Amino acid sequence: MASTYYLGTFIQSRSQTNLEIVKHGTIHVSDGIIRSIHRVGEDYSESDSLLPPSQLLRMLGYDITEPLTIWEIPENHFLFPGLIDTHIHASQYPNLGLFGKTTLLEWLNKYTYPLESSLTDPVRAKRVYTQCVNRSLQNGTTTAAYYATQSARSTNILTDVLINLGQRGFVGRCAMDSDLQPESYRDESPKAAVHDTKVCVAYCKEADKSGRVRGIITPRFAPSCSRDALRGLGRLLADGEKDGLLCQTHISENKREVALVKGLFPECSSYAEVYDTYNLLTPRTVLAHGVHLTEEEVELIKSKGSGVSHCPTSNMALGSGNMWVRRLLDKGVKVGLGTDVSGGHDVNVLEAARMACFASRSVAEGGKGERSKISVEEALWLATRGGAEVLGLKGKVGGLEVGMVWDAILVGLNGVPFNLCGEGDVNGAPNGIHHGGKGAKIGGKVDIFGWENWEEKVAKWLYSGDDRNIRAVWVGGKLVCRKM
Ligand SMILES: Nc1nc2[nH]cnc2c(=O)[nH]1
Ligand SMILES: [Zn+2]
Repeated sequence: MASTYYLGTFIQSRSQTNLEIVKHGTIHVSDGIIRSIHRVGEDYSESDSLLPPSQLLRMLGYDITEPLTIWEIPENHFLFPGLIDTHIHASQYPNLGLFGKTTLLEWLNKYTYPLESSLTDPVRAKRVYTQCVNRSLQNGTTTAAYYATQSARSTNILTDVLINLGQRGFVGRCAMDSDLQPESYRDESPKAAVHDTKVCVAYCKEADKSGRVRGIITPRFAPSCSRDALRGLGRLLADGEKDGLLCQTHISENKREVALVKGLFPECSSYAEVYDTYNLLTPRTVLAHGVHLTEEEVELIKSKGSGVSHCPTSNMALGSGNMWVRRLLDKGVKVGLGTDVSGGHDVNVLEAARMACFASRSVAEGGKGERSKISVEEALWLATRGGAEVLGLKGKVGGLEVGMVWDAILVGLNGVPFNLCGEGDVNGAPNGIHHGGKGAKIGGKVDIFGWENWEEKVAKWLYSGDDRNIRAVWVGGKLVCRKM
């Protein structure tokens, strides 16, 4: 069994508020699974960590006569669990940044439906999906819950792309049969809406026997579905319980949308109750946005065990409002982060994480109080462990623990050389002597001067990091993206 050993710094969320920083550690991975982890202080000493890698591994009891690969993590670099995007529309990727001054309902009609419907062209679909998934991987996303389009053929192309590029993911065909949808872009009947959903879920199951890429039931949102379609999709979700089949949809993103749902489903007392009526609120359901949920709806969602995908980048771009995340977390509702491309303008989950911090500050200052603020530790927990819970992958991905899958990223920060000032060194070293060589020059905007502690380095990464800081990405133990 081929083994890989990672030696150096690793960081992960241990709990919502506790970020574990292990300056010297070793992680042993084989067959894509984390087999053991050692930490300086627990299993060996600081001075042992200076031993040559093979000697250190032997000291820790590993049989290093077997075939093995060793990754030594350089200075100012660290391993981190892969980021998890709980809500992204691959089909909208070309529209990043294109939303003008529109809000949700106008944006859907003006920008979104025309682009999505154009992906019935398979060549165009493959090009768009490949670019989107590639960018997502380059930004360190190892798992993503995708919406494709209404077309089953186009949706299955996204499945193929995910399988080929190696990301873990869920692929949803947008079920949308309501006559509120444009005539040229909707399912022709409730029956077709359910049938085509079934076809896409089955396609994933057949195409990827490993289960890394899975289908997901996707009623686009209540206004785009008839009652019969919602009922049929609810049945499909119940039938899929034994396979752990998930469902994703949008909820209470925008005030006009909430009013629309009230008018369309007057028999239901709330938006969440619409989904509950059709058995779509389950522990396997991912609800995107939830900006305008009432107390009763939060209670209902909690009681059904559904999760919420918080999409602050999108909420800001489309002027949907700021979600009160703390209320959900305090109630014990599962919460993860979504980029909601292209409502959100960036495929980077780190952008969603920092926006979650900023949005929470607005919520706090808007009257909900200091406790509403989301910390760096919490934002990174939402981006990893929180997302894993929402997508039913708790204990499998989102952390670095024995038995978990090796879905991880290598983050590199830029060490600022000492001799940048031209005329001698700021620290008094003579001209021409380069002391900064140990910190590899990797580009990006996160400049490390050397006096920062690790908590500060992580905060600088969260607030200024981008794809240039993602040096390598592994999914299921496989290196799927490498920039070093
Ligand atoms: N943000 C967002 N909200 C939606 N509600 C229904 N469809 C969509 C969509 O594509 N994006
Ligand atoms: Zn969305």
